[in-house]
Amino acid sequence: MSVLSLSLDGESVVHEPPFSEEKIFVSVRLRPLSDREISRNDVSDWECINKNTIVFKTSMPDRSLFPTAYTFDRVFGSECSTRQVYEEGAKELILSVVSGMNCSIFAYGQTSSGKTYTMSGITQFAVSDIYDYVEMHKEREFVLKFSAIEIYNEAVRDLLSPDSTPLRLLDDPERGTVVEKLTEETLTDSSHLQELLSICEAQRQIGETSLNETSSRSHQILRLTVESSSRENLSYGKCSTLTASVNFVDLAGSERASQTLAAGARLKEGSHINRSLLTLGTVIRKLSKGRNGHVPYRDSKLTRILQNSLGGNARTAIICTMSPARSHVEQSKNSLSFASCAKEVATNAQVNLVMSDKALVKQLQKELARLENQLASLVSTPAGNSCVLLREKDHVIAKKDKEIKELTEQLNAAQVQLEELLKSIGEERDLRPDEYAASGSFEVFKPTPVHSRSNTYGDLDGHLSNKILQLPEAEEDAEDNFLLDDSTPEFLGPDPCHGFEEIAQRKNEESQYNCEQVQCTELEEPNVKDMAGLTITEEKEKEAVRDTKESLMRTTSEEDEKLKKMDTDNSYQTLKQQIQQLQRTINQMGQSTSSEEDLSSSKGLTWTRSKSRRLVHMTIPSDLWPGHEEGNEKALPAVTEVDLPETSKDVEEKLPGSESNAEIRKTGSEDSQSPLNSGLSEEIIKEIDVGVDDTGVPSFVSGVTKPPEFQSETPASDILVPIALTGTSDERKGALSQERGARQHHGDWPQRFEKYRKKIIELWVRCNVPLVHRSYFFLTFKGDESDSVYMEVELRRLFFLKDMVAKGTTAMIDGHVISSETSMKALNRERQFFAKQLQKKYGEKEREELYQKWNIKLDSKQRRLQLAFRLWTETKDMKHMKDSAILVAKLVGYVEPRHCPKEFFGLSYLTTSGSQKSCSWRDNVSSLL
Ligand SMILES: Nc1ncnc2c1ncn2[C@@H]1O[C@H](COP(=O)(O)OP(=O)(O)OP(=O)(O)O)[C@@H](O)[C@H]1O
Repeated sequence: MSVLSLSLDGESVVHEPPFSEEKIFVSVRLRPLSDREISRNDVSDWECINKNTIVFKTSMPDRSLFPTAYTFDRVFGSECSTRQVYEEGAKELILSVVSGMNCSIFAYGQTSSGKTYTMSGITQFAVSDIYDYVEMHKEREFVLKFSAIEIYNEAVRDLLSPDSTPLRLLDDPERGTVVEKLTEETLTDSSHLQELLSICEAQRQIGETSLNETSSRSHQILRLTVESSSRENLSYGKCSTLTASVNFVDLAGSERASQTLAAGARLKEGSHINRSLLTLGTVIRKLSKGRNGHVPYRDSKLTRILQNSLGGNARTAIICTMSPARSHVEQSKNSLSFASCAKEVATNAQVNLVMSDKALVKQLQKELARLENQLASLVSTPAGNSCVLLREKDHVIAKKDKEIKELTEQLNAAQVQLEELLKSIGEERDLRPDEYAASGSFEVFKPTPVHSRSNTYGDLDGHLSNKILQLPEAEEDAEDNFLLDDSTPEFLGPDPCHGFEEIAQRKNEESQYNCEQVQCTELEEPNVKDMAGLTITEEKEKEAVRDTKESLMRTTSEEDEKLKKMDTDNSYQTLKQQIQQLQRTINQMGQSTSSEEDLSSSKGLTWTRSKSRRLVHMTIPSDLWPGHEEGNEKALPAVTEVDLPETSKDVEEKLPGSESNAEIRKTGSEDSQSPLNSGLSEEIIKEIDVGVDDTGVPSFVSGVTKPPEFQSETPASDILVPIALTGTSDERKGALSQERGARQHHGDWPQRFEKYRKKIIELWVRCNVPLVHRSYFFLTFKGDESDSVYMEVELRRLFFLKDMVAKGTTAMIDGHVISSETSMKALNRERQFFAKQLQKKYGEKEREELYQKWNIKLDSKQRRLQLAFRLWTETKDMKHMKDSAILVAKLVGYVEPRHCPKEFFGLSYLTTSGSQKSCSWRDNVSSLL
């Protein structure tokens, strides 16, 4: 790396890449004993044993402790000529000046040790060689300049000037300290230099003579500056010049001032002389230890002027001259010590290139281009790598973006599918709540496709329901542990009132729709012989057996999953088709019943047709009802009550044109009487009147094995009594008042209602009717005369069930076989579920209070199971159906209304039947359907 410095004359000096650090070349020259020394019988104690080592030889015992051997770059014995000293210790270094490097050669030693003798010869040889070099290098143009100074008493004197006025030292930024107004002679040839040297010698001799006859007290510095310019100058241009100086330094004697024994002016002289020498020694010593710290160059004129030669931009050599005389041994050893220290000093010489402005511009342009290329190279490599990396990163980012986009699309698609699936499931659950109900007792509301086992009580193990509702899995035979747990869990559920109205309305809509489905299926079976839409034939019984087997086989979880998946996937379309089919069936029903108009109207029925038809329907879970022993509980299918929508105007227009706008559609061939006025009703009433004992258990249940005659004689179509009620309570009351007129032996309805209800409860227990159905019915019908028909229908069905159980026949509902075992299990699960929920949600103390409040005896399973009935019975005092529903739900374990099956909500609404809210609800349901 080049270093540019500007000179005062406008030229620029460029320092080319330096040499590596170079130690001062130190050599020792041992002169021979002088004649004077010999005359004093002085002896030589020093011997140069080789080119590098000088040893002290002495027999003096007090000198034995001194070092005896000194090694330097070169040692010259007394036999060595000055030429040899030059050649081997100075030439190569001095000739560096022609290459643009500064160089200095010092002669250091005590007085009369041969400094001047040696330096004079070296200077001559060097000048000669330099000129020889110049002569040998004609391609270059050399300019040699010569100057000479003397430093005496720290005063600088120009030896080429007759003026002895001390010269000042100036600090030049390029060349360092320079001597102001120093004469610098340009040499014309070697003889010119010889002439100048003679002048300098003369000047010095003059000074020395005036000061000291025997010893030089001054420091002499001869400087030869060599400027060379390449004539072709291939490297730096024509105007570039190498410039360097070589200093020939003949130092004053190094002996101490004290040794001079001087005083006064001589002492001052010695001090000044030694000041420069001492400073030189200090500088050398410091430099020998490295460049750290302050180097006191400026403490003396000598060191200041020769600063570059002492550890700077110069090649330096020191020739220590020494006298071999024993009398000078101390000074000799001091000189050797100095020399030893000096050889540790390193310098850093550089080629000094002086350039003109033009050359400098060219050089700078060249250097700039080189640096730009280097920079471009440096930048291009990482930049190229960066570009590659950036492209790779961009590629990765683009790839990731694409993946994110794809994943986002997949996520969106999955979300859509999930929503659709949830919607589908929700629709299916809404449309087929029995599959998702917590209890199998709710299955009766399911619009079941053929062979769908979920319509049977065997589905009451209902893992699907449990999954959805997160209900505990009830164990079949956990009855013994019923409510025996001492734990007192707390109710921590959310506000059960939240979202109640909406859920309730939706649930009732579902109920209505599901009942339509059941009704539809029943009407499609023309040869029914049961009273509740059952079709029981020999062929059907065989089929039922097969279906039972199939149903049992399908109880495996794997099959369940498949079926549920299929159901889930096809539920919507299936149900949609079923709805359409239902509508068609309803229309057909309307048409078929038109022919019976006269029959119905002839019976004096005053039922009015409203926008909705109320249908009471009961499906029977099984025809395998085992005996009637106490405790042998069998499940009984539930009863649904729905509001059917108006079929269509066309259908209504085709209805009988009687004044009555209501009808009782009765497809039986025997009676076309109203339910309350039919023979069946009479039979039932008789049974009730006779059978009910004080305990509330009808005697015929336990004593009469023969089922009522109506069950075996009356076709199922007769038993199935779809009843259309008016949409308003006034219409219903009007119709019922006419009905009451026709019912001569049922004038005291409240009393009979109680009897009916007791009988129904008894039959519920006997037939193991699901609890929900019991509660539903119990809460729905509370003694209103308009409910009489429903009471009778319920009794008909219960008698039928009891009869079927006694016969041991197979019951089939909607094409599905119902087994008693599965029904019984369903009932047990229902009980356990209610019990666990009740136990879980209520603390023991709270349960006890509830039991006491509702007179629930825990020693009876049946009584415990009456808990819900009692509660619902009492809810009639509640003004708000929501509170009623919530209380019911809590009691039976459904803490959150959203977990309540639709029955609870339906019950709640029905308990407020006739209220404005109830009517609104029904209207809403009708509008939705
Ligand atoms: N190597 C040598 N061979 C023969 N004579 C020498 C040699 N060195 C020095 N002399 C002689 O010794 C004398 C003193 O030498 P010189 O003057 O060079 O000493 P100096 O160190 O320069 O003394 P000063 O410090 O007083 O100048 C001279 O007469 C010189 O000729």
